[in-house]
Amino acid sequence: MRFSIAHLGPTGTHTETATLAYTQWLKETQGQDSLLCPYPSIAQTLQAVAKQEADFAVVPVENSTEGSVTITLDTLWELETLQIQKALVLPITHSLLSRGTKLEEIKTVYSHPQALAQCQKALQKFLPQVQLIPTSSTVEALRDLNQDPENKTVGAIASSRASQLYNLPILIPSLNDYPDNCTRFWVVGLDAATNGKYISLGFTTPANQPGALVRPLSVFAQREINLTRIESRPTKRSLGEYLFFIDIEGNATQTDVHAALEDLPQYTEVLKIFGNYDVLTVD
Ligand SMILES: O=C(O)C(=O)Cc1ccccc1
Repeated sequence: MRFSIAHLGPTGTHTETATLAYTQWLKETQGQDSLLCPYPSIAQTLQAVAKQEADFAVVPVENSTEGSVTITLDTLWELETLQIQKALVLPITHSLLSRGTKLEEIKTVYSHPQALAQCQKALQKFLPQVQLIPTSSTVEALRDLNQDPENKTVGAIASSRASQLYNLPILIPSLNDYPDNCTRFWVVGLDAATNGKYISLGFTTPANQPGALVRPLSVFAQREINLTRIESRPTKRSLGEYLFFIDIEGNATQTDVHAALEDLPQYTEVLKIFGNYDVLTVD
């Protein structure tokens, strides 16, 4: 049976590129076939898994230039049942696509907010006067370019793969501010992943008082368990109240990691373990 895998669409997004890398890995390592299912938003791809419309979703989580994709963290926290199966790390190159041939002609540039943010210095340098318009994905940004082929004043930031798929010229091939720009994606499903080297979890603390955060963190520090990431998000209940997402290195079958996870609930209010998974790095 084929796996159905939800991702941010339409076809040609960076998330679809990550999904294709995952489906290739599934085919090579498990002989597993997959079907890609594009959705209009990141939240909807995650909801598709929660509603069992799709077996998995691939979602961007964090970028090396711009940081967290907050909608992914917030939706994962809200939907009770989702589990991380794997992380994928991909290099991301952004190009400026346009039918215009001169930078001076460009008046408007469309793209996903993550892409606009990852290119902000370059946009300031090469296109300081343009109007920047956020879209739901880098491929949605191509809509204007396609609707009016005569219009040479619009540009979009998207991948070189999107340029090929939609037959749109590249005006600037590598627009990202940092050459090593990369994004971490999560593959999310309903089964708990248990046999990887990383654990992601989220928690709220019982009270806003001195030591409220240090206590849950020291559960890991005392046992020399490495924390690879920490991120806070507002609980949305009241200003100044946060939830914390952390990633640690280890497997829950290791005695020290097991003991740390046993200790943790004493120092947290709500605790969610999102999975114990591996990372696939894609070139
Ligand atoms: O819009 C896309 O192509 C996406 O997949 C979202 C995104 C945007 C920029 C970097 C990584 C993912």
